Amino acid sequence: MENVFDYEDIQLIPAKSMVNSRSECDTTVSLGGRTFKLPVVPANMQTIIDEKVASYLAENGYFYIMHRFEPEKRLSFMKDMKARGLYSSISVGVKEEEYRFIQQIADEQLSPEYITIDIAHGHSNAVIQMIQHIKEYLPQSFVIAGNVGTPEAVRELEHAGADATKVGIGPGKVCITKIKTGFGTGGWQLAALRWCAKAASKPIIADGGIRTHGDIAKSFRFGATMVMIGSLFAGHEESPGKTIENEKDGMLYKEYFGSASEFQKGEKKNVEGKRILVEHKGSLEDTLKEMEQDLQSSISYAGGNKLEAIRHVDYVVVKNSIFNGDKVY
Ligand SMILES: NC(=O)C1=CN([C@@H]2O[C@H](COP(=O)(O)OP(=O)(O)OC[C@H]3O[C@@H](n4cnc5c(N)ncnc54)[C@H](OP(=O)(O)O)[C@@H]3O)[C@@H](O)[C@H]2O)C=CC1
Ligand SMILES: Nc1nc2c(ncn2[C@@H]2O[C@H](COP(=O)(O)O)[C@@H](O)[C@H]2O)c(=O)[nH]1
Repeated sequence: MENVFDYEDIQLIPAKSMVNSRSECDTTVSLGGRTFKLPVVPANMQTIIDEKVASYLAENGYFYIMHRFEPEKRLSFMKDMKARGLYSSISVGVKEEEYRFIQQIADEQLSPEYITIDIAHGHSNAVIQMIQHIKEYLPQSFVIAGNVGTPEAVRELEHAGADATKVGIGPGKVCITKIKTGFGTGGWQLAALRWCAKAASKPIIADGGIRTHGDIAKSFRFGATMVMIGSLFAGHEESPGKTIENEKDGMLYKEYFGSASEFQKGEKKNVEGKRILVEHKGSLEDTLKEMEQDLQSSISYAGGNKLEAIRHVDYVVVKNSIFNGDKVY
């Protein structure tokens, strides 16, 4: 791969506006037969989403993916969402018990609308077999498979039956995969997204490395249909991470830890994630509104009134930096 770049290395080039107000610009996106207000989904991590946040997002027209780290709660979560007329979107892993879980969901006729297979190295037979298992028992569910970082992986998972793939190995804010293993798309996530999108025939979810709202538009330009974001959603009052007060200045912080961190796993085995504190930043609703306004503005700069306009804008590469603004460790 040559000419790699990341979010901070790209600027999109404005085109003549066709709207009189940014409020005319439509940020909605379709995925799996539903339309959502934004092409954004909070990361399926335990410090980012819980049942309450998931319900809020579903009720208000946003996409969500529930995490898989409290497996005992998943059935009741789906039943509750169904009882309230809301869609279900859950995550699974690839271990033996997850196969039984899929069968159980099918036996109870719960059929969640979205199932995300969430493992670190998604280009694997383990994921291919799980896609096939889900498609056999729950053919109506929309399957998102990941994470991957190459066109070969996107093609193989699509061929196995995935309805969408999730791209991003190691660009996350609390990720240390790039440092511990030397592998991944950290530092060139946006170029990896473009590379994968060229091979994809189904939607791609760009996962990790989003640091500003402008990065959402950039992801869309380089082929994403949806963008998964952790760190920008970690600091809200509704975020499930612990709230921590700094004793010296009284400033409030929220904890944000990696799904492969010692904090998540409860042991120091194959750790590829860390824990950080992010500044408390008010309500989720405010951030979602601001994201919508910023994206409406992006669409207007792209010279259109729908998200699709962003796909066709020109861009320049302005510099390169391997850590995308993050501290190394
Ligand atoms: N997007 C990213 O860059 C990354 C995300 N994560 C997140 O951390 C969480 C935990 O992920 P994960 O450890 O995969 O989940 P699990 O602990 O559930 O592992 C899933 C399965 O995949 C195996 N496995 C894990 N890593 C690899 C690998 N590199 N090569 C081959 N097999 C592997 C595991 O076996 P065994 O443990 O015995 O190897 C296990 O059988 C997930 O939410 C994931 O999304 C983690 C790292 C990177
Ligand atoms: N390498 C690791 N990646 C992780 C871990 N936990 C989550 N993640 C990935 O990060 C994104 C969120 O990225 P952000 O830049 O928006 O904060 C998340 O969706 C996962 O794909 C981990 O422990 N290690």
